[in-house]
Amino acid sequence: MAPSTNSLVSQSEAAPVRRYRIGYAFAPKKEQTFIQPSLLHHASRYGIDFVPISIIDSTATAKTLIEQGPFDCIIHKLYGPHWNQQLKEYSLKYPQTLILDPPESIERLHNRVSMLDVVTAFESKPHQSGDRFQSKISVPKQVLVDHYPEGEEATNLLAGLEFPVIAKPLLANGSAKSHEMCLIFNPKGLRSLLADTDSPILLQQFVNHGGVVFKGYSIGEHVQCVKRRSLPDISEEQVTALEGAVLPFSQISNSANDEHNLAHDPHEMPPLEFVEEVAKGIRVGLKLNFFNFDVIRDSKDPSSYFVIDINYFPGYAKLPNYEHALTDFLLNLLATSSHPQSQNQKELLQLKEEEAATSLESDVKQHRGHKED
Ligand SMILES: Nc1ncnc2c1ncn2[C@@H]1O[C@H](COP(=O)(O)OP(=O)(O)OP(=O)(O)O)[C@@H](O)[C@H]1O
Ligand SMILES: O=P(O)(O)O[C@H]1[C@H](OP(=O)(O)O)[C@@H](OP(=O)(O)O)[C@@H](O)[C@@H](O)[C@@H]1OP(=O)(O)O
Ligand SMILES: [Mg+2]
Ligand SMILES: [Mg+2]
Repeated sequence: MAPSTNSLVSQSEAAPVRRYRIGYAFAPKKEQTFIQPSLLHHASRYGIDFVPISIIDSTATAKTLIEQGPFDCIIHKLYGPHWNQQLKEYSLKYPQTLILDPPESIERLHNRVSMLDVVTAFESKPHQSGDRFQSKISVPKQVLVDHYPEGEEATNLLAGLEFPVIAKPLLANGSAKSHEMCLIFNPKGLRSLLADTDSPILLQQFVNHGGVVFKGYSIGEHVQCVKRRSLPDISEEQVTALEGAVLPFSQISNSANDEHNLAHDPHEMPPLEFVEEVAKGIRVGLKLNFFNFDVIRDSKDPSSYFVIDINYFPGYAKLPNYEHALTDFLLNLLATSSHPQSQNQKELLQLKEEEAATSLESDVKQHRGHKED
């Protein structure tokens, strides 16, 4: 791509650098929450411009993705063959553009079985988190059903699965329906749920976990973990009392306010190194940069953790300082890419480090000043 106008001059009076175009393609709700003025402003200071990509519709006047390019990088959360085709055609014309993330990698997350296979694959490997942190990561027992199994089939299918279970739609494609779940307490409840359904359902063992879920947010190698409210533990008495009940719920753990409300919650966070190790397993295993994963800790065995969900491009704007994490990630990426201009990005990264050091120095001075007052 030809260098654009030199509009960013670093504060350390280094040579002016070129700017980078990051095209983004999101559904309106995502665009509204993610593309905040604070992100645009912060990224812009480091030479990064976020450029909206208009999604081509049936009108002859709409521009194709190629016509809207070129971009240095495209970030996106759109699905479907039409969008994938646009990306394919664009990549043929501009192979240097980084597409984050590739649709084939994202698609693994659209199925609640294949999304967790990556955890099953690294949980048993030696020298992984389990060994280093004396904690074990795995996936709750789960089976896929599309009808109520009878006789021998039930024995084979449901073997080892204990009630209560959570019934989750197999498909996790971002639709409201894909978040609709139910708690089921015995075979009677399961039978009534399956009588009413025609799509495949994942039955996942409910694990008592103290009513909190940990969300590990990944942006490349950067990982942040937060605590959110979850379903409460279920006692044996409740299982008996609730019998054939089917209790529906949806998106109970995605409120940013939970963090504030849980500020005095006694549950310890899992060690960050452990969360980072799990994030790395997912990032490398699925070849994804933008995701979060939900982790719960077994109330009966605090060294045992379960990954229960992985989401593509989650609500990053809920994280404090997401602007910095995003900008650093993109700068690093552009600096290390084979892009001919990447040297400029290295200079920008150096500038960021210098600024951070200066700001730390002034914080320390200010702190001393306060103490001396
Ligand atoms: N196996 C489980 N045991 C106990 N609680 C669970 C289990 N699976 C899910 N939950 C609870 O139900 C919530 C929703 O489940 P899950 O994360 O799979 O759904 P989702 O709709 O994909 O969530 P998100 O909004 O994060 O995409 C979890 O955050 C957790 O509170
Ligand atoms: O909208 P929010 O900011 O809450 O983000 C949620 C995001 O919705 P959006 O992508 O439509 O915005 C969800 O995506 P889909 O599964 O529905 O595709 C999923 O990733 C949730 O886990 C996110 O909540 P979080 O885990 O970050 O709390
Ligand atoms: Mg979840
Ligand atoms: Mg999810």
